[in-house]
Amino acid sequence: MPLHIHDTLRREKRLFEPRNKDRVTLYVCGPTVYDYAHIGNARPPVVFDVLVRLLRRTYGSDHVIYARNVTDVDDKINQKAAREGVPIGEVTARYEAAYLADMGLLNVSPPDIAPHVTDYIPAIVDQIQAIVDAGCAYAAEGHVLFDVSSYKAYGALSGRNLDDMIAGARVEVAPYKKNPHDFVLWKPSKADEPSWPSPWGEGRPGWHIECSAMIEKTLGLPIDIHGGGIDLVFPHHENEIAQGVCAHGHAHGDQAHDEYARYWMHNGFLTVDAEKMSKSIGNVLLLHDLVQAMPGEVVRWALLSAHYRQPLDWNQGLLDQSRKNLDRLYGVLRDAEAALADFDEATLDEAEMELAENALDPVLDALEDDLNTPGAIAQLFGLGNTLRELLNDAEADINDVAMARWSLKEAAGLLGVLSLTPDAWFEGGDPALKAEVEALLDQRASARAAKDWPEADRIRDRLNALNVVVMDGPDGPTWRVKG
Ligand SMILES: Nc1ncnc2c1ncn2[C@@H]1O[C@H](COP(=O)(O)OP(=O)(O)OP(=O)(O)O)[C@@H](O)[C@H]1O
Ligand SMILES: [Zn+2]
Repeated sequence: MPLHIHDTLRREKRLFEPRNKDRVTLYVCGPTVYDYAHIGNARPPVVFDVLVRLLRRTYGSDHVIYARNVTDVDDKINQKAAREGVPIGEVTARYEAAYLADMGLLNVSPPDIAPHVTDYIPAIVDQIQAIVDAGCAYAAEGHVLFDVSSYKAYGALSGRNLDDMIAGARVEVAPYKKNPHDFVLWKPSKADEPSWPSPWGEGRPGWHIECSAMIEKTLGLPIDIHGGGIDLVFPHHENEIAQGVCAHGHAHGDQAHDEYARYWMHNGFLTVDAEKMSKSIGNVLLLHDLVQAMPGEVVRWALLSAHYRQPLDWNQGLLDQSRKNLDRLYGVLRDAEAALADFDEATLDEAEMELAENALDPVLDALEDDLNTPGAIAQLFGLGNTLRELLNDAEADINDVAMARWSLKEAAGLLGVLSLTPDAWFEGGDPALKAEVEALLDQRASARAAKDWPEADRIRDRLNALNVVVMDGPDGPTWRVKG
């Protein structure tokens, strides 16, 4: 089944047809780097990482261009830098580095392009100028504002009607705005705030314009897929479309939004007790803390366990179940590794490789159905079960075992899981556990050397409680978690 995706703009599942199969383009709104990301913020990059893996498999790795921006100009960044008394670049570098390291632990591959706002100010100024020239924006008191009444299809993405919005507006309106929903493209900076020159004075760009300008500059219009969290539909993505379309003088076209992005995908919220995880509510768990405490694959698995458009409730049970599922599949892989120790996968012939490829179809079918990751996970278990049955069958052909292992690992690669060796998973998949076990083994060695048997027994009990089996060998002890 070819890929179908739910398009937020058309409100239906549609066959995905890229504009150019040799250059499939995808843009996802990335982090504002002023603090550690919470686990809700990690949902979009993980979900779209699976989409990119699928696109690369379909169109070829070099034919997919994925851009995820870094917002390094923002009032929250300014506030943080001012509080710490450091330049904004110090704050943004710190949190971007942490973000990328944490994404790495989640097996999120880096995007092909990671545009930073501070590197694209001239492109942003050019796009604002084009919008002004098209009659869709106006300058007032050092600001440049987008005139929402100038864009005929404003509201198409979010399903809002501008007249209703105006009637319902209760926001306090800045005096320089013609219409309460006009939004900022450029704003003046105070003396202590970062600023860049522009035809409208020293200042900085608004948030929405950065994405439309960087999309045009890095990927070119229209892009194939634009993604982000559901909270970005309005106003951020609505405004991006208005800017991108109007910069090219097409404000009056009915279908002009097609000239900006051809498919819109939005992930649902990660929730805690049915409430959005959000800094403003204060119910956040930091991704950075979580990936210190457990293997990134556990977090990734949990994030993919629900369909991306559905809410995902985050709780300890979800994490425990994710770990159990991974333990089970790594357990199968460990046994397969032992069975295939003397087998060279390269000896599988073409017909066998084709069969192994075909076994992936149910996983691909699930992912191609609007990125149905829970369905794909169920099929991954099917592949795990097939391999387990072959391992249990003394009569099984070793080539069949090798094919089944290949299919399981290949399918897992599409989801970005089972990326470790079974040994690394059972011993070191959990950095905190690894540190604790190794410390206990050191203490055990000292206790034994000192013939302190009660202490040695206490340590053994502690290792048991951690569900760890220790194997004493000639090169010292090795250990694994009981599978
Ligand atoms: N609870 C959530 N579940 C899923 N995605 C989320 C959640 N919270 C934020 N996002 C997504 O994370 C990305 C970054 O969002 P944003 O910059 O608004 O983060 P934030 O200001 O830290 O969020 P918040 O104020 O909600 O804590 C966006 O794509 C947004 O849609
Ligand atoms: Zn954006």
